[in-house]
Amino acid sequence: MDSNINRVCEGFRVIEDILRFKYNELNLTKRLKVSRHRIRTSLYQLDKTLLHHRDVQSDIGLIVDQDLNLEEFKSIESIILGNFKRVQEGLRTLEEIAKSLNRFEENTLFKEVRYVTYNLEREIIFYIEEKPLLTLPSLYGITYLKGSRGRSNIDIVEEFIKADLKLIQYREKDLSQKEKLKECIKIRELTSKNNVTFIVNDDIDIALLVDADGVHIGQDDLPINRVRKLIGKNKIIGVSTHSPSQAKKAELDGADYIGVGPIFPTKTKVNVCKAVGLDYLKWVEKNISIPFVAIGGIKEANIDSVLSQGAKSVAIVSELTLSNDISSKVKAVIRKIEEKSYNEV
Ligand SMILES: Cc1ncc(COP(=O)(O)OP(=O)(O)O)c(N)n1
Ligand SMILES: Cc1nc(C(=O)O)sc1CCOP(=O)(O)O
Ligand SMILES: [Mg+2]
Repeated sequence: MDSNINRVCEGFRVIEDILRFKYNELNLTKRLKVSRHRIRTSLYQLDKTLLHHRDVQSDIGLIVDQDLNLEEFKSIESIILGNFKRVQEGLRTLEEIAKSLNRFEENTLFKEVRYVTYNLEREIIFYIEEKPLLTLPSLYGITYLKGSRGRSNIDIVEEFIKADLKLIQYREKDLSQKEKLKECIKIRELTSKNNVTFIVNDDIDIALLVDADGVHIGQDDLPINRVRKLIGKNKIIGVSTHSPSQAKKAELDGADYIGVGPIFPTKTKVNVCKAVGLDYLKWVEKNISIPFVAIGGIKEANIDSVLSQGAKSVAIVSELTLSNDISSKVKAVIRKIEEKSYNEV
């Protein structure tokens, strides 16, 4: 009984932590917690006597658990389903044991909680499924007023859209909040009309006000779980990363994609760390399963080396915004990226 109570509570705990930390979903987290507490507290007195009988070393289940192949648990969904199975099987066993001991109150409680878990399982899987994995386009466009040869951010966004860019980030370091809001309202209108994804850099409040598709945050901005709380699960959160540990953390914390850079030296971003080079990009390609975009010092002339390290999406800032013919530049770069992926097939 002791090991089954632990099994059930541990299973609940894993699912609770995923919903709490990855999805920031309070309601489902609370309901799981209530069920877990019901199991723990109802048997509190019994629990103490159970502890005296705990004998981990001679438990054959230990060997079985060690044989569990963690590689099998590939997706969040399978981790959740696996833990619900663990909870439900544990509860079923507890029901039988309680019945054989004539503990009818506990028997009813275990049965009740087991039925609660069937509904929770369904709700949680629906909740998670609602969010499709993001696909980043091959070329990721970013505004850069200072490097736009006198053209406004709106002019640049119009050029980007004309050139068929499918994702645009508004990144503006010099205008006031009021001016940025005004531009973002206009950009939302243009991007919505043309089916273009719109991401706002830094300003979560502006992203919310204009109903942008998402935000891009840096390492010194608000933590991902707080941003998720503000913008909700259906919006995109992109996070800048400059090292393997930052990339792993962003993935675990629930980022929808990461920026990987600066690949090469860049003058566009002040106070950026030293170029991380292509090795970090290769590491991300091998070890990270959310989408990523390579950024920093990338140009049409050096893009081949970036693509050959596995990048499927590339952000080019100054070379696009400084171009006199943005449309031709965008098209030439997209052609290069698509040729590369075509040759790989
Ligand atoms: C796609 C992408 N990657 C990285 C960054 C850099 O963001 P951040 O670290 O927040 O720095 P600033 O852009 O705010 O200077 C980005 N904007 N986009
Ligand atoms: C905005 C930004 N973020 C970076 C990062 O590494 O996080 S590098 C960068 C600037 C990229 O501009 P360009 O294409 O002009 O070099
Ligand atoms: Mg930023």
